[in-house]
Amino acid sequence: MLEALARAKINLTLDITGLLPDGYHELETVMQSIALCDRLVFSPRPQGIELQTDSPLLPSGPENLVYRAAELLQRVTGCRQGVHIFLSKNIPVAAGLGGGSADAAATLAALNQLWSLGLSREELLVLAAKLGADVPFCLVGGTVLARGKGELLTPLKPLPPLGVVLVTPPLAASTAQIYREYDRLLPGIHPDTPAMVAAIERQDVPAVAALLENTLEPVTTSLYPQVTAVKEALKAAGALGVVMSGSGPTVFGLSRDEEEARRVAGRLNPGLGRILYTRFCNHAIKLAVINGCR
Ligand SMILES: C[C@@](CO)(OP(=O)(O)O)[C@H](O)COP(=O)(O)OP(=O)(O)OC[C@H]1O[C@@H](n2ccc(N)nc2=O)[C@H](O)[C@@H]1O
Ligand SMILES: Nc1ncnc2c1ncn2[C@@H]1O[C@H](COP(=O)(O)OP(=O)(O)O)[C@@H](O)[C@H]1O
Repeated sequence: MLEALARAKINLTLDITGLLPDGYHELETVMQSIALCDRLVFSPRPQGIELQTDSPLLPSGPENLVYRAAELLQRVTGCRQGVHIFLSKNIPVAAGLGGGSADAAATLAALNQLWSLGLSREELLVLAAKLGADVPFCLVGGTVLARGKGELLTPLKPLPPLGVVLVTPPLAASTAQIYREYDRLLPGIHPDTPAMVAAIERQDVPAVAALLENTLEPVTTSLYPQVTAVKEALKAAGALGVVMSGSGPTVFGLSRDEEEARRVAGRLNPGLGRILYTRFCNHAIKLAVINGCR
C-alpha cells in the first residue's frame, strides 16, 4: 500500500493578465504549499477503480478528481491494473485552497509508482494540466510563480516555515462563478508581482506580508461581504498580512511561525467559520510505502 499526503496551497498574489481564446483567464500568481494536507491510501486491486472518502461533501465516483486522475492514467497508459483509494479529507472543500487539485496530483504521483508506469515528471505535468488549472502546481509544490492558466511554473526560492491562519467562512463560492463575475466587474486591483518575487528572493518576510494581494478578492467580496469582516478580524488578531486565497472564500493571515499562528487563531471568534493554523511547506506531495508492501 502507498500513502500520499496531498498539501493545500495558498495564493500570495493573484493577478489576471488577460483572457484566453477558450474563456480561461491568463494568470500571474505566486503560489505557496502549506502543511495542511489530505491523506490518501492506495491499495492494489486486480482491476477497477474504487474510491472511498470520509467526506460527506464529496462524490466517490467519476466526478471526484481522484477518480478522474486514476482513470486518465489508465486511459493514456493502457494500464489494466486496479486500485482501491481511501481519501481522508482535511482541506476545506471549494475554499480556494486547491484541495481537489492536490488530491488529483497526489493520485498521479502515487499511481505512477504503484502501477510502475515509469512516467516522467514532464509527462505527469501534461496529464496534470488536463485535470485542472491548479493541478500542475500541486505536483511541484513549494513557492512558485505560475502563469498561463496556472501550468507555466517558475520555482522561487523557498521561504522559511511561516505560520498561516486560515479562516473559511461557510459560503459556497464556485471558482467558475467567481471568474464569470470578474469578467463583469473587472476590478482595478492588481498585485505587484515583480515586487513579491523580489521580496521572496531577498527572503524579506515583512515585504512578503505587505505585498499580499488578490485581484479576485473584490469580486468574491462583492458577492459575500462577510469576507471583509474575516480580513478585519485576522488583522485585529495580529496577523502580519492578510488576503483571500484563490477564488475564496478562505482568507489567510501570515505569522512569524506556526506557534504565533496558533496564538492568532486563538484570538478569533469561532463564529467566523472554520479556523485552522498551519505553516509554509517546501514540497507538495509526500509518498510512503506502508505495511511493508506496495
Ligand atoms: C482561482 C484558482 C487560483 O489558484 O484557485 P482556486 O480558488 O480554485 O483554489 C485557480 O485559478 C483555479 O484553478 P482550478 O480550480 O484548478 O480550475 P479549473 O478546475 O481548471 O477550472 C474551474 C473554472 O475556473 C475558470 N478558470 C480557471 C483557471 C483559469 N486560469 N481561468 C479560468 O477562467 C474556468 O471557468 C473553469 O471552468
Ligand atoms: N477530491 C476532491 N476534493 C475536493 N473537491 C473535489 C474533489 N474532487 C472533486 N471536487 C470538486 O471540486 C470542486 C473544487 O474543490 P476544491 O479543489 O476543494 O476547491 P478550490 O478549487 O476552491 O480550491 C468542489 O466543488 C468539489 O466538489
